Amino acid sequence: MQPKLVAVLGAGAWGSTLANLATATGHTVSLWSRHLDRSLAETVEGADIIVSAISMKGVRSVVEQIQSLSFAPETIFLTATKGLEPMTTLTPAQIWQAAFPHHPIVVLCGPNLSKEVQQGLPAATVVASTNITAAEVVQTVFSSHRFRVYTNSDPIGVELGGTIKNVIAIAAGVCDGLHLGTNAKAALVTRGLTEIIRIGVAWGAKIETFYGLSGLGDLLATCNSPLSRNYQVGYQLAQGKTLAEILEHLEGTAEGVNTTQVLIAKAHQQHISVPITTQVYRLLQAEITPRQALEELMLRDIKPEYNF
Ligand SMILES: NC(=O)c1ccc[n+]([C@@H]2O[C@H](COP(=O)([O-])OP(=O)(O)OC[C@H]3O[C@@H](n4cnc5c(N)ncnc54)[C@H](O)[C@@H]3O)[C@@H](O)[C@H]2O)c1
Ligand SMILES: O=P(O)(O)OC[C@H](O)CO
Repeated sequence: MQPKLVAVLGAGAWGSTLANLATATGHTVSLWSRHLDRSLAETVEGADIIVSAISMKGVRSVVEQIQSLSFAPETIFLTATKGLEPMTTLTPAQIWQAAFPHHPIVVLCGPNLSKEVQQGLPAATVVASTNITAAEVVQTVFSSHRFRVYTNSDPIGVELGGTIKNVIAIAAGVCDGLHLGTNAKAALVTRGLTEIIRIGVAWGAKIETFYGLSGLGDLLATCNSPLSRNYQVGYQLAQGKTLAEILEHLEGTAEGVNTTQVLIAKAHQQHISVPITTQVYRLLQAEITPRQALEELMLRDIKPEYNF
């Protein structure tokens, strides 16, 4: 395969890691950040693949800045952001697709704590698109003996798995911060997966996608690692800190905080039951304490175990 020119937008923890992965496999990479002098137009010029690792809050403005530029029809847009846009409830891939309707859009999500990937520890991920040829191109660009990349044809399922698990990761941090034990954590993560599937299927994803790397895989990684910023938010809430105090000192972006708000709004509109997300939301709003959130979950009406 010909080496590809890869432009990476966003030089935070994940953008820098993806840039290093593509460089390590022999590709030419140009990295853009709003804090660097280089213009966006210069960075993306001639790129075969444009990777977005921008936080959710910046995706729309970056899309708008490059929408007027012209790209070769085969240029692939790869999005690695895990969030939902508050005003529209759109996923990042949906925003990219609306702006570039004639280009292949590929989603990259998986259990990928950037610090571990940066250290060269083994990891796996998923690249998903309705255009499988484009997903296969991205697969070859990022695959190495340390980073195993699978393709998938359910981009909305892959993207929602990676996005909604951030809310459950906040709850998992609370669970560990309160020292509730392994049984409680297993119950939370399992019922969290049920909640993710319920929402995801209502939004058009395939159930089986959530049992893969971008669903269960990313849920396990994020709910069990202090490297996860979302987990850290929950853990510190359980220690009695306010959300403002936590975010002031948090290194990087905890997308789950905003994702929780968007999910609550959308779940209410569509009458989807989201008990864990509801308690996370109330906790983030400082309406209840972590202990009260636990009581609310444990004292819900007893019922059969529906798994979605
Ligand atoms: N860090 C990880 O382990 C990891 C792994 C997989 C996916 N992700 C996802 O990747 C995304 C980025 O995460 P991160 O850890 O790199 O975050 P980060 O905070 O380290 O970096 C965010 C990047 O987005 C840019 N940005 C933010 N607002 C912007 C705006 N308005 N205009 C232009 N640029 C803007 C920042 O300058 C920075 O380059 C998130 O959606 C996250 O969920 C992160
Ligand atoms: O640090 P977090 O919580 O954003 O998690 C990072 C990645 O999403 C893990 O796959």
